[in-house]
Amino acid sequence: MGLFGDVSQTAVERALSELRAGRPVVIESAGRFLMAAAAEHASADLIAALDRIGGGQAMLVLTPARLRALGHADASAPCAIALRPLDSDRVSALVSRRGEVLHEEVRPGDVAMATAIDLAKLALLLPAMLVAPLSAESLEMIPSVTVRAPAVEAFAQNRAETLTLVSRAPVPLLAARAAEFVVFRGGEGMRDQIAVVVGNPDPDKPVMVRLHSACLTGDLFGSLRCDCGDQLRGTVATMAKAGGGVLLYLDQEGRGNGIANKIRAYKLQHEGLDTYEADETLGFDLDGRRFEFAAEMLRLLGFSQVVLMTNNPEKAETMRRSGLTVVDLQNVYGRRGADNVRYLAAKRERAGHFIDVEALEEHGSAACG
Ligand SMILES: Nc1nc2c(ncn2[C@@H]2O[C@H](COP(=O)(O)OP(=O)(O)OP(=O)(O)O)[C@@H](O)[C@H]2O)c(=O)[nH]1
Ligand SMILES: [Zn+2]
Repeated sequence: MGLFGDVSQTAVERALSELRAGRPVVIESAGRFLMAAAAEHASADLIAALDRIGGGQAMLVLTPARLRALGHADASAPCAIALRPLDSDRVSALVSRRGEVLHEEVRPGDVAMATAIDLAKLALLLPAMLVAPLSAESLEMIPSVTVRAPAVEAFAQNRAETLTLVSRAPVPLLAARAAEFVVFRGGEGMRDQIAVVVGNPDPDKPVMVRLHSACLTGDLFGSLRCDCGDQLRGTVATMAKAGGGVLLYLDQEGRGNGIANKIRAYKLQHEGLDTYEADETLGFDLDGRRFEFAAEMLRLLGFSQVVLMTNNPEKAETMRRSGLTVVDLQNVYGRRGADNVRYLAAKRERAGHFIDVEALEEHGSAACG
């Protein structure tokens, strides 16, 4: 450990920045090496270079969800697609275009390929990777970061355990004059996660809690595609009226897929898909978010009994699994309108959220509670 921390974990952090910058990294699994680059950066030059280094064996790794979208229904783990001829337009079509059909050869993926997909997701890129096998001799000539497959798994698991409280200060809000922002840092990506403590909640009693995944479009700009902005302001106001509560503002934009992928998904929704179909077309699972670190934030703040303000059963389940007592659940509704009614219906039908779409108010005043 020492000054430079756990080097295998540091390598994962470096690999994520390399991939975001469009550069390849090397993945080691059981003594074998795989060179991997984000498919969304696949230029003709990058593909040709990978193929050359990999002795003519460049492949595209896709997730089961993306393979299904391409008409290949039976994969349960990431698979490799042989890239012959090497064609960057074909790669971008295979990675994210709608209505595309796969006619290339599909081979089962291995651990290193699954790790490549995990890295793409952690880097908030499209979950599709260009890969090529690398011999130990060529490895020495390549100046790229090498990560070990188990280190990537450990990196993703670490998220709840490494949180530290870094700063806190009162910030009066329009809906709650007595509010304090508490910033935690750590976990996956060492991101900053925010707890807004409203009023003076008593740690010995159940406290109202909202776990809110960041939504730039809805929270800040009042996008009509979702109900996030209403839920955010509505829950803070409800907590202020009730004398106290805690809102966790989680850095999980786009259900954890990142803003770029959310806007890609919005383009597909503009073309007629629902919110989950759009994510799946891009190769994501229904919802990849984890909430364990949110439970840890509550524990660090001294709370153990919660009244959870959510329609999402997974949030309640994770709080319980993490050792908190969920005393009660309160539904959180925003406004219903022509632009978000399909979003709300999809959440209810596909993800089992408790939403009574008919009971929601039409555009106008926001309902909450
Ligand atoms: N990937 C993706 N994310 C979306 C899409 N539409 C909305 N989101 C994100 O979905 C998340 C909404 O999360 P939350 O506000 O925590 O709500 P929830 O999990 O639906 O559950 P509630 O607690 O009932 O509100 C935010 O991160 C949004 O940015 C979409 O089409 N694709
Ligand atoms: Zn939203």
